[in-house]
Amino acid sequence: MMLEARALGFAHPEGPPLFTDATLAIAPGEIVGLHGPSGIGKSTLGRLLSGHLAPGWGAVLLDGAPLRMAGFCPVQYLGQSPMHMVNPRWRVGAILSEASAPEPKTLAALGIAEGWSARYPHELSGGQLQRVAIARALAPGLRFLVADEISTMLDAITQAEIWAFLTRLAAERGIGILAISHDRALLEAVATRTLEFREIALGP
Ligand SMILES: Nc1ncnc2c1ncn2[C@@H]1O[C@H](COP(=O)(O)OP(=O)(O)OP(=O)(O)O)[C@@H](O)[C@H]1O
Repeated sequence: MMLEARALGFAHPEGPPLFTDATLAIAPGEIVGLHGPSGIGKSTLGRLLSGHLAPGWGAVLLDGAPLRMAGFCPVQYLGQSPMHMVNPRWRVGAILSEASAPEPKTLAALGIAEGWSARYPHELSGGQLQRVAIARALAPGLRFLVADEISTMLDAITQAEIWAFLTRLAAERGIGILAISHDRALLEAVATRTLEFREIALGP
């Protein structure tokens, strides 16, 4: 029962391969850190693992089978800017219910207030909207989360609250998490093990 990248490679159209042979496996309940310099391909790998991009080479396997491309993806991607991940014309209530109605205890744990439902995304702070994006990803079919620099833009208290929530989610629901960050201290604090991008993939 794993999320696996098997010899994954990716190139932009007509460009050279950004990386090849990326290999990693994440077990349920594990928080795996992924560290590496800017521009090396960490976000691209995260998007491949969550089905946002199609592999150029190799495969993404969930429990040994290719990722399902229709319906709610069991691997959800969270990025640095939640504004880019939501429809700016939808109210927060509709965004939260996109995949399924959120559980009241999830909303409470993330500090999401009822009054936010009638607002538009730009009427929340970055940290508030990031918590909405996390709640939306927590639909019943969720198995793995790719958390790509999700707390980089946030103040230290919000960052700590979000990671406390995700750590509990991993432990209690067995959700596996790939935590992508250039911040070694953060990864040391939250991850069960940390991988260097250069050690799991071949560069150009
Ligand atoms: N359409 C494109 N054509 C060519 N190159 C691109 C395109 N889009 C992105 N890139 C390049 O792909 C590389 C990998 O980007 P990616 O976002 O995966 O890196 P990253 O390791 O996540 O970086 P950061 O830590 O800065 O977010 C970058 O060098 C970027 O400039």
